Amino acid sequence: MANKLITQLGLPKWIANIFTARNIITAKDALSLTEFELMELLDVGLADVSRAVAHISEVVCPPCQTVLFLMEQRVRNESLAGHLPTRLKGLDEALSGGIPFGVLTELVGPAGIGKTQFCLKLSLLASLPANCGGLDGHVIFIDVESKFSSRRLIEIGVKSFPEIFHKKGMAQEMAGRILILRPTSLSEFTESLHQIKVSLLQQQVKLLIIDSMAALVLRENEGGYSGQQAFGWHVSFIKSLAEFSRIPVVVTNQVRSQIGDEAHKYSFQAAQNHLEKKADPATYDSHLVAALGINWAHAVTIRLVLEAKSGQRFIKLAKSPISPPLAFPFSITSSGIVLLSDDGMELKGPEINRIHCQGQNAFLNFHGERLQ
Ligand SMILES: Nc1ncnc2c1ncn2[C@@H]1O[C@H](COP(=O)(O)OP(=O)(O)OP(=O)(O)O)[C@@H](O)[C@H]1O
Repeated sequence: MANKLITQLGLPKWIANIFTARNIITAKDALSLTEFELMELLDVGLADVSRAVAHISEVVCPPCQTVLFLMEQRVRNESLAGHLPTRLKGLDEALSGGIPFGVLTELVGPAGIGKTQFCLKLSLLASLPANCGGLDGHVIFIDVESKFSSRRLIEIGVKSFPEIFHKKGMAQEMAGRILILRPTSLSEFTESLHQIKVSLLQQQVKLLIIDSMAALVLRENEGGYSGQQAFGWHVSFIKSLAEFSRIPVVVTNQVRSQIGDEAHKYSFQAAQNHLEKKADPATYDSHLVAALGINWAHAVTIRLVLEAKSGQRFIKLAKSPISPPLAFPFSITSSGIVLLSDDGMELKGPEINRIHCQGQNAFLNFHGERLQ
């Protein structure tokens, strides 16, 4: 609005010409000066300057909106944008339908907890035909750690949607809709993102998955390069990809232990952690934090924490603009992730963001063989 040309604002021609002659080209140029500065610059009386400023302000000022209008607009956008249902009933209800379009959803948790399994299921759901509840679209899966397993994807498909996957050629068709990219460095990843932007415009891409973002940044850090800093650009770019394409973007993040130095950076946490450690050494795993830093944490709209507590896996809805923090117990079966209860347990206080990894080895050893 502020960049509108003075000549296009409907001012009387004589004063619009004076503005232009004095190099005041846009509404912003005019409104950045006081009335007295304008009088001096334009050599025009106060009454004319005031009238012109009032007129420019009126034209460029965004119209007033009522709360009702904003609410209706949001409902309209929601129906245009929508959600990708996870088919995990309790979670979908808490998320008003599933993984929202147009924003970043983060899956964070320790190694082997099930982040990739979750991503595989989402990929299937996005590629399923619409009459089977899918999005009937293509998926771009950025597989940083080469963990994508087409065998496991088909296994989840056959077990979860036998009626579709037993049709001849269907498994191939579904798998053919999922494009795998494997960047080996942050610069290759940057290149992939630019290509993706074009694909999002040209193709029927309905889901973008990055598994895992943390692995990329950690890899760069290994090379002695400050990946965290360079990564700022990527955060903004991925967020803007989600916004402009209005598709769900799901990004996995790993965990690391919060080491002493860093704990001092956030003294309130350090004090709290210290007390907890003294009180109960078994809660050591509560020092796990998301591997990607605070900038990333602010960029995500939905955060799902996958964790293990006393040998039981939980999926926690730790950040959402529409739901209170909830935890659902889950397990991983041949058909992928399943909730053991659709009634989320409400979380309070520090428990919301804590990442547990207690007794995870028990089920890792039991099932932990990774399929390629
Ligand atoms: N066919 C299967 N049946 C049951 N469980 C399985 C099957 N395949 C994998 N799993 C479970 O999935 C877990 C691995 O999950 P996944 O690869 O998603 O972990 P992740 O969170 O992505 O880990 P990382 O951070 O290392 O990438 C295994 O530990 C196992 O428990």
